[in-house]
Amino acid sequence: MKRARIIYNPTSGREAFKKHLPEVLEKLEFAGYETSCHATTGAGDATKAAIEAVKREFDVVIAVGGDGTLNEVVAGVSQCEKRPKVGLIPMGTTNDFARAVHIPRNIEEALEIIIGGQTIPVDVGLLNDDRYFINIAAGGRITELTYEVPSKMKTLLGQMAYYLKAIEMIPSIKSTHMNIKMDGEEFEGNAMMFLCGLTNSVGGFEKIAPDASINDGLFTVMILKECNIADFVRIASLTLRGEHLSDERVIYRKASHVEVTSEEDVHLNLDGEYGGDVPATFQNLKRHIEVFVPLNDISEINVIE
Ligand SMILES: Nc1ncnc2c1ncn2[C@@H]1O[C@H](COP(=O)(O)OP(=O)(O)OP(=O)(O)O)[C@@H](O)[C@H]1O
Repeated sequence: MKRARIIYNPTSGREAFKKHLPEVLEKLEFAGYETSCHATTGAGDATKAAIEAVKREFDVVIAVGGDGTLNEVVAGVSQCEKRPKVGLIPMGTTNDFARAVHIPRNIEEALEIIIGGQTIPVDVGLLNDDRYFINIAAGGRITELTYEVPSKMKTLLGQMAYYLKAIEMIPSIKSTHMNIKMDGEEFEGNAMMFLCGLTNSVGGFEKIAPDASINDGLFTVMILKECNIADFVRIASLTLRGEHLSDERVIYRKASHVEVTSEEDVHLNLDGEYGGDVPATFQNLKRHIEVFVPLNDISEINVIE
């Protein structure tokens, strides 16, 4: 019998998952899984629960929550040698990874994908040899906004909370001098931000890295060079339509190994949460974990077969 461990954040998605839990367990059991579940208690708990699930030899670990919960589950699984398959029931605010692989924000439909059994190998990012990410690592003042938005605001306003925070932050945004090595290439200069992405969806902007593949072993690296606030806002609005890449202030590359240094303070955003400071080395762990994805949509997800 296959064994599935559900790791869920009881606070995400306005606590909606709890009332669906009995039905989810019943469906998994009907599909031939022996089940058990763990409600997370706070930051880092989902990672510990995932490591424990690996030790207890679960075949499948199901993350229920937002990108933060998925990040923690992926971090737990990724550091183990024998890695269970990862399922996702998105309950967060932006759900970037779910958007990228077309997992719907509907508990029943997301569960059907796991029961359907189709998985693909997916790249995982490794920061400084000890922290993992599945969507994005980024730095520069504006990228701090995702973890500066209070949870209560997120619950109340959803994604609008991020937009309001961005508007509040815009006048204080400034560039930072950075050195960024991307495989053989180097950028040295003032930048508003950089991002090192694994998927095409960042903060709900689904066209930020239009040709990102989730399993080609490469990051999409985007650097926004120094610019004034008017240009910053203009380029941000181009990003919504995926028209930012031809702007002369945008550098866009693919690389498997990225190193960032700066003499100034640069805080890192790792899948939406604070992830430490620069200096940073990012390594792409090609096809490191197996993730359940929708059978019908596989041709539309940007994957290398
Ligand atoms: N029981 C809990 N109470 C409070 N916080 C928790 C609890 N369990 C986990 N957390 C923390 O909440 C963080 C964010 O949760 P999660 O990603 O599930 O939702 P979200 O922030 O609404 O979604 P998104 O990341 O998509 O915006 C997690 O990284 C984790 O540190």
